[in-house]
Amino acid sequence: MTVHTTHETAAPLRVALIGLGAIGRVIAKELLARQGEGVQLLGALCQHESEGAELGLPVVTTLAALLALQPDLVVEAAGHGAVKAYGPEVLRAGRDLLLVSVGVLSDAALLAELEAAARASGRQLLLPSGALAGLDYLQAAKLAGLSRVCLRSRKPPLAWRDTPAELLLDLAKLSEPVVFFRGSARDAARSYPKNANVAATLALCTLGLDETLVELVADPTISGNEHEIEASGAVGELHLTLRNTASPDNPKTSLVTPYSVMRSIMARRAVLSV
Ligand SMILES: NC(=O)C1=CN([C@@H]2O[C@H](COP(=O)(O)OP(=O)(O)OC[C@H]3O[C@@H](n4cnc5c(N)ncnc54)[C@H](O)[C@@H]3O)[C@@H](O)[C@H]2O)C=CC1
Ligand SMILES: O=C([O-])CC(=O)C(=O)O
Repeated sequence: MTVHTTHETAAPLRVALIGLGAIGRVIAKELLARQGEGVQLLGALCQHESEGAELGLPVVTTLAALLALQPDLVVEAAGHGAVKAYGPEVLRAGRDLLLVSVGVLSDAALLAELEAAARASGRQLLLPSGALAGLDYLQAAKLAGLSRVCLRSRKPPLAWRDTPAELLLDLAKLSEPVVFFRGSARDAARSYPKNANVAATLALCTLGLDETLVELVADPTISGNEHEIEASGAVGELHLTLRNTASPDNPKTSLVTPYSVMRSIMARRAVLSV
């Protein structure tokens, strides 16, 4: 639980966004509706200046211009390429960085570079729960010792378009669920950069990218995105099933994702935060 009562005397958290797609637009609208509640949205970095027009939001097309807005926190919601292009520089410039495209951390060299940049500038690399839940319990359970962590992600065939799943399955002709990937969280996140960021988030909170097991399923019987987590260890077992509504703007993305980012942002100024 985060109680979003802010410290009235604290300066508002100055936030800048990278990306105004399905996730970024919801975050922008939520932040604009909450100006004065301890947060201030300064602008967004997009590929085209016209992208923020209907939001009335300043849009810039270079990282230098975004950093010139003097954000405390930069929120990435643009994809793996954008993290590679901008992530280390954001941290080196002394800003906190919240990543939605967590799966890019399957690249060990990039993760090391981001951690080194955060350490050198004394800033934080933040990961939201995204489309998942239960990470608080799992991180606590990890302290006592976890032995097994698995994620099964099911999405309708439409959500697996333009991914390597198309080489394995005839997505248009599926009549029943098919598991088309079984492997490590690292391989899932690397091979499915727009679908399996949750695998990396779960892995980084638990057994790591190589020991956390993942199954990906194309399921013509569902309309949303479902994630099942099974974990066991010294403190007990967790069996969790999420039936997420898909974003109306991107069938690969669960609608809860931008709201999980909002929770993370608001928690940075909350008086009472859990
Ligand atoms: N952590 C999680 O649970 C989840 C993470 N994701 C990640 O979030 C990313 C964004 O998801 P959506 O908003 O649904 O995708 P989207 O495709 O709707 O939007 C991405 C936006 O980023 C923009 N963009 C791409 N490269 C850029 C760059 N270099 N600079 C500025 N803008 C750039 C695109 O033009 C597009 O508007 C996904 O690619 C995925 O990696 C998605 C769902 C859940
Ligand atoms: O939104 C979801 O359900 C999961 C997702 O796309 C991802 O982790 O990349």
